Amino acid sequence: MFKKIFEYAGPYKKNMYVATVVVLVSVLMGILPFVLAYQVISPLVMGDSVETEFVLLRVIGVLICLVLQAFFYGWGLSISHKAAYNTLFRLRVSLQKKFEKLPLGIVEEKGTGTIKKLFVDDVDSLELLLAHSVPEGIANLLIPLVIYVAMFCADWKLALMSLASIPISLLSMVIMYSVGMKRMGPYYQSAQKMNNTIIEYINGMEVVKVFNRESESYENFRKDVTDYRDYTLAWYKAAWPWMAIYGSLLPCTVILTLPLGAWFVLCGISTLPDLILVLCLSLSIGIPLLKALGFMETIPNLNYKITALEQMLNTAPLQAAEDDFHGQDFNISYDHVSFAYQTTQPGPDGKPIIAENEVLHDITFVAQAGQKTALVGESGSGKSTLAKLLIHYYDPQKGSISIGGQKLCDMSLEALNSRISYVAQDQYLFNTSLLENIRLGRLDATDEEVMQAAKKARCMEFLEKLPQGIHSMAGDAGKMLSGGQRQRISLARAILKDAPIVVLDEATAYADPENEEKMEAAIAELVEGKTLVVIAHKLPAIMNADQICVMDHGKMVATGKHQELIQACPEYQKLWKAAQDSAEWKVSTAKEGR
Ligand SMILES: Nc1ncnc2c1ncn2[C@@H]1O[C@H](COP(=O)(O)OP(=O)(O)OP(=O)(O)O)[C@@H](O)[C@H]1O
Repeated sequence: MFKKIFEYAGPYKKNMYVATVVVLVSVLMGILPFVLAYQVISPLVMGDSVETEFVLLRVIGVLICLVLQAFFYGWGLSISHKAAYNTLFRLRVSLQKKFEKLPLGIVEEKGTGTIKKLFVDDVDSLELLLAHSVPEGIANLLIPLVIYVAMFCADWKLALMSLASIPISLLSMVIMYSVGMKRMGPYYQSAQKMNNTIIEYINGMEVVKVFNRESESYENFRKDVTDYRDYTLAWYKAAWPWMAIYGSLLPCTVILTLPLGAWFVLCGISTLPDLILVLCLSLSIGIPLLKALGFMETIPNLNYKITALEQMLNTAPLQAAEDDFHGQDFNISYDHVSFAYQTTQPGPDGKPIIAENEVLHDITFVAQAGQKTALVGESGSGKSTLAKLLIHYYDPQKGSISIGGQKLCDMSLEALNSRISYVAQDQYLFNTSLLENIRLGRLDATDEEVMQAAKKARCMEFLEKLPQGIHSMAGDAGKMLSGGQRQRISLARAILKDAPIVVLDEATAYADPENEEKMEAAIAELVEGKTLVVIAHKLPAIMNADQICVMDHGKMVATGKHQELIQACPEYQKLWKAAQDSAEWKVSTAKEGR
């Protein structure tokens, strides 16, 4: 289970071994006082005389042992912490490298909360394993084993008695472990959900307040926080009785040795010095045993976190070559493409398992270079997913997508990105000036070229009204810009980029009429002479498309021009009728409102 994590220790594995040996010496120092005590008690009990100097030397010996125990313990832990934090560092770097190569869609799906939890909390929790469980667990387990061997050599019958509490303790620990593992999945998922919800709650506060959705948003927040509390308590409730049994039984190594041993001595089966030795040694191993097995309590939790980390580290990277684009043209071909989203759920043993949900089934079509191809279909039919595959957000599980005859997986992401402009509804503005935000379209563009792009995207009218114009910071300006205006900034970015392929994902879906008109004008500038793939809910806007592809439940049911589809495709007829009904409804409500 922990093998992979130890691989990340690299050169620091050596430190871990040294730390274990040093902690071992510290545990030994904790045992020695009991042996010294035995040396004093044994002659006293046997009625022999003991010299003061003999006792004083043992007392000094006990003090030295205690000092050395603390010293070696501190030293061992400082070595193990160095190894642990360097391993965590190496693990985080590997995770970051992994994330760089992951399909962007998967990163987005995970959500900020989950990613933060993975990078910060889950990795941090391994500190317990590496800095404590390994050196302390091993040392505290090894020394009692050696002591038991010594006890067996002294008197095997008495040694067996001192082992009596261990089987019941171990059994309750195994039960605790198995019930804990079953509840670990839901507990872990609820923690992830709570993290995501808290981040969403904070990020969405503005929208929530504007739309007066505070109570609903708070309810979601409250539900996830409550779920987390309930799952945590459920885990403790199930595991706690077993923890209590083994925690109290395990150190009771003298529970049988004392009464039965005394009886054995009276019957002449064992000798008194042997009984005293076994009693002293049994007392000495109680604490190390409890410490060693105490680390076992953390295993279900660690096991789940390590599985989640390993799943992330084992996630297949995006299939992309280093090659440049060398397609013959900008024809886009989908060739028998099927795609499934992956979701993580807790399995029957509590460990996370990955479930797949196929949302695109065997899609084949060609978007001709220089033409306008529209994807239409009901909500959830798979239009956006189809577009996201084209910008290589994900790899399809079956089939392939190519541009000009070159498969996406045979070109680098840079090569693809410089040939596609993707404009979605919610474009991100970085907290730098609006000028720099537009310049992201082409980093070597001059200020003049940026201004030209802003003009073409009909941005100047609102940019001029900002206190510092196009030099205003997006963070400050973002609050002053409407959604449509922010989107025109992203259209300016795409115009500047001037990529030969443009993908518009419902760019004007929620724009108000005034903004929509300006956005249409900006889009017209952007798409002129380009290969255009457009996803639209508003069917009249794509009536003139060269090709309309109709999606239904993840399948492409028809392709053709508007007139052909309106006659032959029932799914398209349904969409068209719905579009007309909605237009009529808008006209009638507008009339009523007059
Ligand atoms: N990140 C995701 N994880 C899991 N399932 C997803 C994810 N994104 C979309 N889906 C599912 O995939 C299916 C297709 O979704 P998609 O967004 O591609 O449809 P769409 O036609 O673009 O819908 P809309 O018009 O409402 O935007 C839906 O069933 C949706 O629930």
